[in-house]
Amino acid sequence: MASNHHRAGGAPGVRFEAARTASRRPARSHRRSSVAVHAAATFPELTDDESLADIAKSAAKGESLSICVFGASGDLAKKKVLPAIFSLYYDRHLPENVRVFGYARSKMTNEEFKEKIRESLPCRISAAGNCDDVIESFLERMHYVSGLYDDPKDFKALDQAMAAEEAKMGKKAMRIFYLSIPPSIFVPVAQNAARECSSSTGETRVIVEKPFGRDLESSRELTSSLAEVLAEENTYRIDHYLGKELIENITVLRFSNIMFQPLWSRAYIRNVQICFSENFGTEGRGGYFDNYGIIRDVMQNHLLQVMALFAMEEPASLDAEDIRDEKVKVIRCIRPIEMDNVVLGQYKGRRDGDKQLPGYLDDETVPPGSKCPTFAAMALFIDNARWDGVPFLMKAGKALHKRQAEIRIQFHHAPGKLYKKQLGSASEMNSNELVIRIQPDESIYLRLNSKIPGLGMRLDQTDLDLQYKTKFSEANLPDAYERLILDVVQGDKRLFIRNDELEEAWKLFTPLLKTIEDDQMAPELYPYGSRGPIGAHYLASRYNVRWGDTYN
Ligand SMILES: NC(=O)C1=CN([C@@H]2O[C@H](COP(=O)(O)OP(=O)(O)OC[C@H]3O[C@@H](n4cnc5c(N)ncnc54)[C@H](OP(=O)(O)O)[C@@H]3O)[C@@H](O)[C@H]2O)C=CC1
Ligand SMILES: O=C1O[C@H](COP(=O)(O)O)[C@@H](O)[C@H](O)[C@H]1O
Repeated sequence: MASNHHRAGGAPGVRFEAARTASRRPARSHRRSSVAVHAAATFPELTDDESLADIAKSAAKGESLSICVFGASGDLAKKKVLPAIFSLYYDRHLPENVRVFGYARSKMTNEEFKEKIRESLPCRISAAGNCDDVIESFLERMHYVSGLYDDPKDFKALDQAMAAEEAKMGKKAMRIFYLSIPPSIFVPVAQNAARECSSSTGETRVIVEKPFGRDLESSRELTSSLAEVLAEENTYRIDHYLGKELIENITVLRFSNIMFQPLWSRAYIRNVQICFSENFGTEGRGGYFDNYGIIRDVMQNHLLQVMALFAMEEPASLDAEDIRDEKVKVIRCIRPIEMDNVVLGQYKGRRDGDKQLPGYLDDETVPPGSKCPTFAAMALFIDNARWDGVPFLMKAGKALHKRQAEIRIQFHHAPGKLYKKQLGSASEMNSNELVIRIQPDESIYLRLNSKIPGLGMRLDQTDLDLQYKTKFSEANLPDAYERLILDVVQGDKRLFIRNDELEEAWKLFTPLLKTIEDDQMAPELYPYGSRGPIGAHYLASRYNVRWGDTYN
C-alpha cells in the first residue's frame, strides 16, 4: 500500500465520482429497477435514463469498490460502521459495484452474519416505501470471512474472497479497510491487510479508529509501525466528531459570514466554553476506559479538534492540507496546561428512588480503587495575537445529568451605561452569547438583549434561534460515520487527522497526563447524574466565568 501514488487535490487511483452534492438530495422512494437504483449515486445530477447509460459506461470501465470491516462482530461495527455504509448505499452514494466484507475471529456463516447485521440497518426515512428491498439488495453484497488477526493465511483467504467478487465486476477495484478493532491489534491487522490484501488493480485505503496511542511515545510508535506498510496519504485516522454536522458548520459560520469575522477574537470574545457531557457511565466499556480516562477518550481528540476549528486562522483554501496546516498551527500555540488549571472527577453511585445508579468503581471491569478520571475540566490559553488572554474552558464527563455537546462563546458586555439599570451587573446575564449545540437538538443560537414588548422599558435576553429539527429535514442530518466513510471513498482527507496534528495534540496533553498519573492525583467524586464536581465551578470563577450550561 505504501507505494500507491497520490494525485494532488483529490482521490488517487480508482475513483468513483460519487454524489457529493452541497446539500443532500431528499431521499426518494426506491421504486426503480435494481440496476438503476445506484446509478444516481455515482452520477447524482443525471436522470434515471442517463444514469442507466452511465452505469453501462462505469461497468465498461470495470470499476468496483470493496469495503472490509475488521472486527465486524464488534460493537462499533454493528452500531455505527455497517449502518453508515448501508445508509450511504440506501442514499445511493455508493456505486452499484460495491461489496462489503466483514472479518473477525468469531465463527459465523454468511447468513448468520447477515442476520446479525440486518437488525441494525436503519431506514433513514421511515416512510420510504421499500426499505426492505434495499436492505435485501445490500445484504446480497455482504460477505463474512472468519479468521485470525495475526495469521497471514487467513488474510490471503480474505484477499481471495474479495478478488472473486471483484472479478465479477471488472478490472479495477478500490479497497477500503476499516480497523474496527481494539488498538492492541491495529498494527498486525494493518500489516497483514497491507501485505496480503492490497488491491492489485487500484487504490487501497485504511481507516484507523481511535485511540491513536495513549501518549506521545506510544502514538509515535503506532504511527511509525503503520507507516511501514501504509502511506500517510492512504491512512485515514478517524475522529468521528469531525463528521458531525455542526462541527463542519463551524468553518462555514466563521468564514462565510462577515458579521462574525470581526468579532472572532479577544477584542470581542470574553471566553469560549467547549462542553461535553453524557448521562450514562462507562457501562460495559470500563475495561477499555480505565486505561485511557476522559482526557484521552474525549478531550485530546474530539474537543481539541473542535477548539482548533474554532480558533484557527482562515485557511488558504478548503483543501485538506490547508485546513490541517491551520489546525496544527493553532494547536502549537496552546500554552502548556498547568495542573492548577485542571479539575478531575470520578462518578460515584447514587440512589434514585428504587434504583441504584452505579459508581465508576462498581463496574466489574474497573480495577478496585482506580483513580481514573471520568470527568475533567480545564482552562486552556492560546498564546497568539488573536486569542491572547481568552480562557478556553473545556469540560467533559460521563454519568452527568444530561447528554449534550456544545460550544459557547461569551462576548464582552456592551460598553457604556445606557441600559445598566435594566440589565443588572452580572455580565453573563447581559452579554451576548453564541451557542453552537453539537448534539442533541442540533442548533445555533445567539443570545441578545431585547426590549420586552409593552409600555415601559423592561429588557430581557432572548434568542435568535436556528433549530435544525425545524429548519431542515431529518434526512439531511447524516450520521458522522456516513460522512466520513463517504469521504474515504472519495479520497477527501479534510476531516481526518494528519500525523503532525496528532503529534501536536499528544505534545500538549502528555505532560499533563504524566503528572496526573505519576502523582496519582485523586479525582473529586461526584454523584451519578449530577452536574459534576464543584471544583469545575471554582476553576471557571477564577477566570470570572460561569459555565453557560449551568444557568441555561
Ligand atoms: N464502541 C464504540 O462506541 C467506539 C469504539 N471506538 C474504537 O473502535 C474500535 C472498535 O471498538 P469496539 O467495536 O467497541 O470493540 P470491540 O471490543 O467490540 O472489538 C471489536 C472486535 O474485535 C475483536 N476483539 C475484541 N477484543 C479482542 C482482543 N483482545 N484481541 C483480538 N480481537 C479482539 C472481537 O471480534 P472477534 O473476537 O470476533 O474477532 C470484537 O468483536 C476500538 O479501537 C475502539 O476504541 C471508538 C469510538 C467509539
Ligand atoms: O469516542 C468516543 O465518543 C463517544 C461519544 O460519541 P458521541 O458521538 O455519542 O457523542 C464516547 O461515549 C466514547 O466514550 C468515546 O470513546
